[in-house]
Amino acid sequence: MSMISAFYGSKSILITGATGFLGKVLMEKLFRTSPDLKVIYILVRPKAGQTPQQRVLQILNSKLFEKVKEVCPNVHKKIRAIYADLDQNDLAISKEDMQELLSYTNIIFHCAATVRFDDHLRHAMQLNVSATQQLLLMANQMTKLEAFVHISTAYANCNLKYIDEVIYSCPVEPKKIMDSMEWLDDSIIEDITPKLIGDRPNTYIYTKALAEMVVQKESGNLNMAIIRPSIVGATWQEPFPGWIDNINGPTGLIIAAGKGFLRALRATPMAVADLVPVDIVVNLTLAVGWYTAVQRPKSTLIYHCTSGNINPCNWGKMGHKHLMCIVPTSYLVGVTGPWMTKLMNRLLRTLSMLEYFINRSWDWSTYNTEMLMFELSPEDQKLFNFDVRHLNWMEYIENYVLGIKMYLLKEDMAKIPEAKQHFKKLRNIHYLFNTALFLIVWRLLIARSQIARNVWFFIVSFCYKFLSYFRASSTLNA
Ligand SMILES: CCCCCCCCCCCCCCCCCCCC(=O)SCCNC(=O)CCNC(=O)[C@H](O)C(C)(C)COP(=O)(O)OP(=O)(O)OC[C@H]1O[C@@H](n2cnc3c(N)ncnc32)[C@H](O)[C@@H]1OP(=O)(O)O
Ligand SMILES: NC(=O)C1=CN([C@@H]2O[C@H](COP(=O)(O)OP(=O)(O)OC[C@H]3O[C@@H](n4cnc5c(N)ncnc54)[C@H](OP(=O)(O)O)[C@@H]3O)[C@@H](O)[C@H]2O)C=CC1
Repeated sequence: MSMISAFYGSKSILITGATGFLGKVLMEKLFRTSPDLKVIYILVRPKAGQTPQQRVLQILNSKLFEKVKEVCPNVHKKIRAIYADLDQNDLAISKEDMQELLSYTNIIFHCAATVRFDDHLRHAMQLNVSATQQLLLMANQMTKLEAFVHISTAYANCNLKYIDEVIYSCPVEPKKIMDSMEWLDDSIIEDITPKLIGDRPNTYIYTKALAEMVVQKESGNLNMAIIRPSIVGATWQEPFPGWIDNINGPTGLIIAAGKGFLRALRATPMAVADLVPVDIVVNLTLAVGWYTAVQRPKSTLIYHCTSGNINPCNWGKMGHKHLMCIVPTSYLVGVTGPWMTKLMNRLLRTLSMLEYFINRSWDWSTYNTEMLMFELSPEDQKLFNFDVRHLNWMEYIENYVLGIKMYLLKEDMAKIPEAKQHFKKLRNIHYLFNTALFLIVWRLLIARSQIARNVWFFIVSFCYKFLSYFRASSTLNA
């Protein structure tokens, strides 16, 4: 019997960010492995004209939850969508809902965040720092709380080369910055942002680092843990390989390259592509929740969820494999117009944000994560596997690309052979076009420049001499 499944089997669990990429996979795994759990409370805001309840229904009716419905047919009765907006100071939770949460919650998984790199500092502070503080305040009043797991990022301290499983301080206290956000106007905040974020690359990374400081300061007597995943990618194995539903991180670039918008990328091929499949992150998160509640470590433990130090893949390998198997169903080079310009500008903006991460490598220690692996029973090591040693990158990336086509772009997979043929045709046109272009440019150059004519004459006479020599020696041999 799995100890982790049994543990969650009797719990009331609160998840923030459950409508997001990581949150959905977390919820799926919880229901699939502990179908008897009491309830999962999720904090949801209305979005795109949908109420929180409608959003939950949409998630439950998605492909991701197909397996859950088999093992937990009454899953819809076990999710309680609580109206909340983390942009509001009090999270906008009603009194009644708050009372229920304070009375019954056993475990908290805090995944919600703004992951936009260039978010305005005011918004990133509110969502990533103040909302975390607010949630900690709530947690401190929860009578049955056993563990609080906060999801951070491995890049929170990417201003360092070697990163340990400890909390590093930022020069200015989070409280001071939160207070200043109350009275500074937007333009002044924009002016001081570069100074505040210092050698961190963007407001997202900076506010995630501040959130960790808040966790350290305000966790009181809570059993607290922090998980720091690196770049979270499509599922490796569960519930099926290659599942992905958003365009963050490498996904958007993979699509852009596959569709022919992105022909080259300024990356350091040998730099480590520190990807972790989302199911690995979820398994570690659930194992950490269990361990934190049961073992109650004396201090907040930080767990790095990374792959580079254990089973490294690099951007060169990823790009190579990617280009071999993603096949464009449309090829838009040469198409112009405002729509194309907008798209290209957006792509260039995205690239400029991501380049920081694809030209550097980091070294994350993983002592706590490895320690936890040994604390798991053999059954849990399998059911909640977070060991990336056996991950075959080439196979993973191929499934990732196919998953993008299938689950995100919802393309017809039966058309892959046809698309491959199309890709070959386009590649030949590309070579032909380049050759023709080269010949035209060369012809123009010869007509206008003496140096080009001399080079041309040299090449032609060299070829002529080489051919004459070759012909003469073959006549002699005969
Ligand atoms: C040629 C060889 C190719 C080989 C391929 C190899 C690929 C290598 C890629 C390497 C990538 C490396 C990535 C490293 C990242 C490390 C980061 C650390 C990890 C983390 O901790 S956090 C998670 C990462 N966060 C992100 O990825 C967010 C990044 N995005 C942004 O910050 C902004 O979106 C961006 C890029 C600044 C663009 O902003 P903007 O121009 O304002 O555009 P919008 O945001 O408005 O969005 C445009 C359009 O897209 C839709 N969109 C946006 N986000 C999503 C989403 N997550 N899911 C679905 N759709 C999304 C948005 O709705 C807009 O659509 P419209 O229809 O409304 O126009
Ligand atoms: N993806 C990655 O590569 C990595 C992610 N992480 C961390 O993992 C966590 C989850 O990230 P991921 O799932 O990728 O992010 P997503 O953007 O997919 O999900 C973010 C979640 O936060 C919720 N949220 C945002 N704003 C609000 C708000 N005002 N009120 C209520 N909820 C809100 C979103 O809800 P809604 O659906 O309403 O927008 C969504 O559920 C984050 O903490 C992130 O920092 C760490 C490392 C890498």
